[in-house]
Order: sequence, then structure tokens, then C-alpha cells
Amino acid sequence: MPNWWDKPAPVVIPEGYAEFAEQFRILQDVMTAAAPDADQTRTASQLVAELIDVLAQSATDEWSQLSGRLPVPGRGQTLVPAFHIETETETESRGTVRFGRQFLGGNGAVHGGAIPLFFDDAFGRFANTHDRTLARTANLHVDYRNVTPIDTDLAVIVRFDREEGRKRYLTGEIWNGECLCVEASGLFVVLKPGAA
Ligand SMILES: CCCCCCCCCCCC(=O)SCCNC(=O)CCNC(=O)[C@H](O)C(C)(C)COP(=O)(O)OP(=O)(O)OC[C@H]1O[C@@H](n2cnc3c(N)ncnc32)[C@H](O)[C@@H]1OP(=O)(O)O
Repeated sequence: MPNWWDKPAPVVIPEGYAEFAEQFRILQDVMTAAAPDADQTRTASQLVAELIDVLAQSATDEWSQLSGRLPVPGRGQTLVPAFHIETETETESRGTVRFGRQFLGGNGAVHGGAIPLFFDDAFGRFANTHDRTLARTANLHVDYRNVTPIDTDLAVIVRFDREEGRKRYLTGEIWNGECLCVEASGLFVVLKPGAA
């Protein structure tokens, strides 16, 4: 059995699958924003039951699934807010994120738990690419400087700050225009040989 850090094998992505994954994100946003009546609830529930039946027909193991392995922003991992990378060097990645309605905490603000989720994924990807050996999150620190609004295109900076032995230090920010919403930092530790 392969280890989770093995480079993803080339995956054949069926035509339309990336669009389907994007639709799935939209479904979660629309579901969160909806207040259906009983008829609409019954119809939606039947359609979701059909969807579950269709997808369950191709259930597979971790190493063969498509979710999380697509060469598109968000990798088709629909739990994680997609990081749209615009520029990247070995030490800095810049782009945008838009937290949809599904990530609402309250009063138009992004849920406080969605932000570390976003940074764990963005840091994790950066800590494990550019020919770097595999590292796992040891810690993650988030400072909520200002409210992060949902349904807004936000600027993101992720930096690979430094490496000390097996320890990799990353930092990041989320900006709403000139307003600093979040500062984050993370420690990633390179796995010992044979560690899983
Ligand atoms: C193409 C790809 C796309 C892929 C895209 C993928 C994107 C998603 C990526 C998501 C990434 C994740 O969420 S990973 C999942 C979440 N993380 C985990 O489950 C990790 C669970 N924890 C562990 O497995 C372990 O604790 C490790 C591996 C983190 C560290 O254990 P270890 O290897 O035994 O390390 P150890 O010898 O104890 O420590 C090494 C050094 O690190 C320090 N250290 C260790 N832990 C900590 C800590 N929490 N806080 C401070 N410092 C720490 C030690 O003091 C020591 O410093 P010194 O004495 O040397 O100075």
C-alpha cells in the first residue's frame, strides 16, 4: 500500500469532473443560504438521495479517489476554501480566497474554524511542494485581526519563512483590500524515515 505522502499518481480526471466538484461547492453554499418549504425540502432530499446513490457506485479507497487530487484551485477538496494562486516562487505564494456562504460564522463573518482549515491546507501544500520532503503540521497559530467577510474576494500571502533542521516555518495573511483580517503561522516537521 502506498504512503499518503507519495506523489499523487497521474490520475485520469473524467471529463466534467472538475466542474462537478465546483458545482458541489456551490451546492453547499446554496444549501446554507436556503430556507426551503416542506415541498422544496422533500424534492431536494430526493435529489440528494439520488446523488448519493450515483456516487456510492464508484466508492474507492484513499489512493484512488479524485477529490483532493485535481490540478485546479482547491484540488476538488470541497471541504476546504479554494486558494486561487496567482504568483508563486519557492518562498512566497500570492493569490485570493473567497469564503462562500457555507463558511458563515455569523453576522457576515467567516467562521473562525474555517480560517485555520484554509491555512493548514495552504501551508501544507507549500511545505510539501517545490521538491521538499514530506512534512506534517506540528502547530498552527491564527490571529484574527479584523472580521473576515464571506462572499468577498480576499488577498492571500503565504510565505515559507525558514527551515531549521526538520522544522519548517510558514506564515500567512489574509487581506480585505487595505484591511488585515488574519495573520497565521505554522510549524511543519519533516517526518522521520519510516514515519507515517
Ligand atoms: C503534492 C502535495 C500536495 C499535498 C497538499 C496537501 C495539503 C494538506 C496538508 C495538510 C497537512 C496536515 O494537516 S498534516 C495532519 C495534521 N498533523 C498531524 O497529524 C501531525 C501529528 N503529529 C505528528 O505526527 C508528530 O508530532 C510530528 C511529525 C509533527 C513531530 O513528531 P516527530 O517527528 O517525532 O518530531 P520530534 O522529534 O518530536 O520533534 C522534532 C522537532 O520539532 C519540534 N516540535 C515537534 N512538535 C512540535 C510542536 N507541536 N510545537 C513546537 N515544536 C514542535 C521538536 O521540539 C523538535 O525540535 P528540535 O528539538 O529539533 O529543535
